[in-house]
Amino acid sequence: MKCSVKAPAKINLSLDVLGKREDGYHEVEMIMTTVDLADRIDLTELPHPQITVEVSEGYVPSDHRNLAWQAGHLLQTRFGVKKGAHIYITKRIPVAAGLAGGSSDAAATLRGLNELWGLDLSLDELAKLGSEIGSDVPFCVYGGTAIATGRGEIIEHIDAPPPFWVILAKPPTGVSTADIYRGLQLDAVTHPDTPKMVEAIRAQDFKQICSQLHNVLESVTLGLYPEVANIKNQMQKFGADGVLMSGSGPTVFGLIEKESRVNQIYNGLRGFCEDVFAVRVIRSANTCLKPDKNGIL
Ligand SMILES: C[C@@](CO)(OP(=O)(O)O)[C@H](O)COP(=O)(O)OP(=O)(O)OC[C@H]1O[C@@H](n2ccc(N)nc2=O)[C@H](O)[C@@H]1O
Ligand SMILES: Nc1ncnc2c1ncn2[C@@H]1O[C@H](COP(=O)(O)OP(=O)(O)O)[C@@H](O)[C@H]1O
Repeated sequence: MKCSVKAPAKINLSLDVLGKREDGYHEVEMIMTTVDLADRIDLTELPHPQITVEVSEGYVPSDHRNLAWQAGHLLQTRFGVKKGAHIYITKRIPVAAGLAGGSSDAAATLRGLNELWGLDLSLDELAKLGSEIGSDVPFCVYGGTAIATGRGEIIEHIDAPPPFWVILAKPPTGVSTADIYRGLQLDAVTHPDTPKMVEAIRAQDFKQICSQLHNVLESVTLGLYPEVANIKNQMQKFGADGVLMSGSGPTVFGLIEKESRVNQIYNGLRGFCEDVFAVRVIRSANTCLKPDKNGIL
């Protein structure tokens, strides 16, 4: 049996850090939404209890460090699954970019293996398991748009924002999420107005969404990597309606209402940045796709 699953990237429309927790993590309040830049996960059932991983990009680990491997191993051990799986990951989401590529691969693997191994777990159960792998995995299990609190694992679904274009631009810099959280000076932070952003999304008010974009981790990353500030400036200069860094960075996203402006901004950024994508917001996580009798998805 085979199954293929899409693993979409996320952006943080708003990211607040409320305090430091005793477990070393930070208490957050984030508004997250999925965009249609996705990795593809191809799962093949194996008759013996082994998890193997292959990745299209050689620099991503294909052993126990891969979050998709961890997802498979977690399901296997927790539910005594006697079968195994080969996980092939076609990477399209830039790595260590603030777009939750690894977390989404883990979430898609949980959804796909749940179906392939006939475990019949609910999305809520998968999200709970996912929180053992990483803070962003529960959100990625559901997809859509949500407020994430706790260390990111408590998910409250909200309306999708109105349709708009999102341009993602990532400089050739890998960022360590732990380093960025560590560099945050909580007493010097200006907090976003999260209820205002939620209200703007509910009212489908694009202008208000753009004016409420705020990420408290941005100043830490911008201080360490001036190239991120440079991309922000360029994105603004080329005419994006709203601009913000996603997660711990270094990817910067621009929100654009008018389709006619997308090409111009995309081409302008491509002039000095290799990783640029023009995408749209998507409304929910993809479920497992089954091949037809000819093996075609
Ligand atoms: C910043 C965010 C925003 O969505 O995304 P990315 O930039 O990674 O995409 C997330 O909070 C990242 O979530 P995730 O990447 O799953 O983090 P984890 O693997 O759980 O943790 C990595 C490290 O980040 C720090 N960490 C993470 C989450 C949190 N609420 N507080 C923290 O202090 C901890 O030092 C932890 O060891
Ligand atoms: N399936 C995976 N895809 C990408 N990176 C992975 C994966 N599994 C583990 N990793 C590791 O996780 C780290 C963070 O990657 P990623 O999830 O892309 O970043 P971010 O959390 O910033 O969105 C990378 O350094 C990478 O080595």
